[in-house]
Formats: sequence, structure tokens, C-alpha cells
Amino acid sequence: MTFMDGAQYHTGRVVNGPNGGRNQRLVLMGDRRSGKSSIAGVVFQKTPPSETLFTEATTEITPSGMQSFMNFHVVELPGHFDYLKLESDDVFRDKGAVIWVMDAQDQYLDALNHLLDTITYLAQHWPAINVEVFVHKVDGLSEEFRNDTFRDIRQRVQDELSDLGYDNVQVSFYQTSIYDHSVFEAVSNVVQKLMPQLPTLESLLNSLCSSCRIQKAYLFDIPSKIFIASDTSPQESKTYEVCSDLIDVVVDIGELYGWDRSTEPSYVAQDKTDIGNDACESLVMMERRGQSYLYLKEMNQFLALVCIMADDSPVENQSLVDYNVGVFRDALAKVWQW
Ligand SMILES: Nc1nc2c(ncn2[C@@H]2O[C@H](COP(=O)(O)OP(=O)(O)OP(=O)(O)O)[C@@H](O)[C@H]2O)c(=O)[nH]1
Repeated sequence: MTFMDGAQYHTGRVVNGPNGGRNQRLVLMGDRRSGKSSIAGVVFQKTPPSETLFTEATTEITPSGMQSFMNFHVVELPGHFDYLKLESDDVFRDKGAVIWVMDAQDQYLDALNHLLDTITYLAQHWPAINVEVFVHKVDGLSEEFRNDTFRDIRQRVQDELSDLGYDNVQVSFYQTSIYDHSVFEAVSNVVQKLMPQLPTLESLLNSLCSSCRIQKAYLFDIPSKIFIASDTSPQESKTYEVCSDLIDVVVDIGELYGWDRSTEPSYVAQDKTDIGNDACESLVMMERRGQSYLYLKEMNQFLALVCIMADDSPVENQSLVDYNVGVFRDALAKVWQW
């Protein structure tokens, strides 16, 4: 019996504009030197973190991005930018997310006031935009201080919003650093909230996990290393890290033997037509790491399923896993009609 027997799915191509949620618009905001360009560079241009040390100050609105399975349109607003005076139709759009970057290593009271101005402005003018706060550069802080800082920032924002009468505004907070996986994990969570297909993907992954004894499954956008969905079991940063490292291995090997994954950064917002994959080249890896095995299979040129297997000896049921993963891939193809 396959995991899809009796399962329901819908195409998910209902909201969020063209390409069924594959166009993602992220606006990076925050005070000067908070780390906006570094985040855009490390996540979407694959800049090594050490090369961000001497980045020049951003003085104008800077678009960047990446086109892979998801088309990421990133816009960075300079720290001093007065968006309240801006005819902001071009910057903010109905759907999308504002990522507010706050330097956790610096004094943050001024930045908090700017953040609150931004949240209230967006709540009034662009209520559909998600506000996501990255409490950034936490790598330089001890664990205790980092948690205290994070709690303090979140509490102050929530208290102030409540005092101002904006209790209903949803703001999410993440601890991030460009020197580890945390910034990728945070951007993944931001992106997932914008995807209308998320419930469908989660339920497909849940079914796959229960039918193949998979402990945790992620669907990765390979070039960006952003996971666009995972099953709904509790998530641990450690498992994300292991799976994300496996993607690096695949990309390295793929550069020698695999797909041509050209990811020219796009500086122009444009609609890209669906990617036509005639055949799916796949890679399966079973590797012992502690008690778990990792399984990776490419779903198409840009997407990969990465799983941590719960089974002690996955080789025995590999054919079942392969078969069900094939069914899962077919379901994905229907969701996105590729
Ligand atoms: N320790 C640490 N430093 C970081 C991190 N992210 C960025 N930085 C450093 O912070 C400095 C400022 O980063 P930028 O990305 O230029 O900041 P920005 O917000 O774009 O600055 P403006 O363009 O002036 O608004 C650089 O020296 C980065 O290397 C981080 O996660 N941890």
C-alpha cells in the first residue's frame, strides 16, 4: 500500500499571484550596519560570510535575488531610508514579507523605536505583509545573554504594540547569524509562510514519513538551501543542519556530474516560466551518522527531498522508500504542474 492511497491533495495554485507562490518578495530593513546586505549576500548570492566584513554601506534601494525553483526577489532598504515619505508601491506589495534586521550586539533601543514605527506603518498601509524580526549577529553572544536579549526585544515589541492598540499584529522573531545555519532556517520559515501550497506539502510529507518510518523530512530548494516545507513533527536546528550540509555535498558533486543549475541572480522582477524537466536525475545516499541514516533524492533540477530515517536498517525497506518517494514526486509535479 502506498502512502497516497486515499490521500487528498489540491493544486495549491489559488492565491499569491503568478507561478502559484513561487515568486517570493522579501524586503530587508533595519538600522545601519545591522547586517542586511550580509544576509542578502550569504543566503541569495552565496557570498562567504567572511567576505561581508568590509561591505560598503548601502545608500539606495538595492534589489537582488535568486532564481531557482522559487524566484526570490529581495529588496534592501538603506538604514537611513525614510519609507514613510516614500511612494512605496514599488517597494511593498500586497504579498510578501518585511525582514527587520536588528543587531543584537549593539544598543538596540533606537532600533526598537524604528521597528515599532515600521510595524505600525505596515499595519496601517500594508496589513497583508508579514513582519519578521531577525535578532541578528547572535554568534558573538553567550547563550545566556543571547536568550535574554532575544526575550527582552520580543517582550518590548509586544508590550509597545499592545499599548499602541496593535495587539492583533503578528510579528515573528528569530535568532540569526550568517556564521551558522540559523539565517537559512529563519529565511526558510519566512518563505514558507508566503506559500499557499504549504499545508498540502506538509500533509504529503507527513504521509510519506508515516509510511516509510522517516523521522524528519525536508523539501529543499537546492541552490538557495532554503527548505520550502517539512513534515510537521517538531523541528530541531541540528537536524536541519545535517540535512543542509548534505545539500552542500550534492551541489559539489552535482557541479562535476549533475544538472546545469544556473542560478543567475536576477535583478529585475520578471515572471519566469515553469522549469521544464524532461527527466529527473536522482541521487540516493544512505549514510550512517550516529543512529540515523540520511536519504536524499532529487525531485527535479532544483528540489531535493532530504530525510532522516528512523529505521536502523533502511536498506531492507529501500524499495518501499524509493517507491513512495516516487509517488511523492508525482504528487509534487501535480501540485506545481511541472
Ligand atoms: N558577527 C556577525 N557580524 C555580522 C553578521 N552579519 C553581518 N555582520 C557584519 O556586520 C557588518 C555590517 O553588515 P552589512 O551587511 O554591511 O550591514 P547593512 O545593514 O547592510 O549596513 P548598511 O548598508 O550600512 O545599512 C559587516 O561587517 C558584517 O560582516 C553576523 O551574523 N554576525
